[in-house]
Amino acid sequence: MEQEDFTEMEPPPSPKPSFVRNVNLAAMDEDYLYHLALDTKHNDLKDMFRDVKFVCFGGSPGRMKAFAFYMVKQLKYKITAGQTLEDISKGSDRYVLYKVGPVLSVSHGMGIPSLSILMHEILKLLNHAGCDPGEVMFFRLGTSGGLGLEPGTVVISEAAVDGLLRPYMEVATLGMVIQHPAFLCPELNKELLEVSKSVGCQSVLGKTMCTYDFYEGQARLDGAFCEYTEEDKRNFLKRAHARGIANIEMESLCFAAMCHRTGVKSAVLCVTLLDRLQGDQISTPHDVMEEWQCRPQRIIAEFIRKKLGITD
Ligand SMILES: O=P(O)(O)O[C@@H]1C[C@H](O)[C@@H](CO)O1
Ligand SMILES: O=c1cc[nH]c(=O)[nH]1
Repeated sequence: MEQEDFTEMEPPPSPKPSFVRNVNLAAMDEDYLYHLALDTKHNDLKDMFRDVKFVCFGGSPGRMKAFAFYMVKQLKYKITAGQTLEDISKGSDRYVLYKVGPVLSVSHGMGIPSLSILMHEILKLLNHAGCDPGEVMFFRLGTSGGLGLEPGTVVISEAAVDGLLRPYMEVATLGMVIQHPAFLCPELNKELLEVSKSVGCQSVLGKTMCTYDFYEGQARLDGAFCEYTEEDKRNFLKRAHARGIANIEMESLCFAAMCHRTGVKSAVLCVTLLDRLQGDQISTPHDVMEEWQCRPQRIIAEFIRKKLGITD
């Protein structure tokens, strides 16, 4: 039977921005953001984070540390003598968190469960800090496998879909399955596409398939297990491609769905490390891949500089 086509579903309207929607939070005297090693009792979160305007997420701790140092240069940010840029969450050993003026750079690990924990805690952190949810933007700067794109191309996600090509994230809560739409902001995406041209990064708009696994979830033939043929794989990826899927990764569904629930403006920019219509293994030399991984960062850095009115 032909699978139902969900990819043209109309985005539901975004709610009025709010970092949290949980009546229980107001009744709590203290809040421990356990995985960030921060809490409302011992840390003055307002003093530390009230000026945050841009929150940039990415999987790897090293990449997000490098992005923080890159932003120091891009924003001409002055580090006071004797100070260094420190991982604010170093007490947790789960995620890294750096702050460069109004920019947070935070790692989320691999996959939806890891990202989801971080999102809850970052959203609560910004709420405790008294940031204005209408003024803050979230970006995921990641890597992905492309479909029919030259490797190194940056995909700006129009929406995220799951492995069944459905544009919502399903969460099992209290024994029920709740569906959260995973659409992103078309106006912001248009602006980002323009910025990507201005910094000379090849970028496209497209839908992003988000899976729960790198191997079988992404129709690879080279995992420890594989119970389908090369033809099955090709047919699946071609069908996804024909429905507007430009790339495949592992976090966009949760990122887009949680941002959509808050009404906070957000975007997902992932560079493609290979063309999945051509193969499965990622064998590009490390230095080339390093340069590719910087592309989403360059676009967002320029976007932030523009928003802050920084010119050289
Ligand atoms: O942010 P990154 O580049 O870590 O995201 C993608 C999706 C998975 O987490 C990981 C798989 O290699 O890369
Ligand atoms: O193919 C790829 C490459 C990076 N990240 C993924 O999730 N898949």
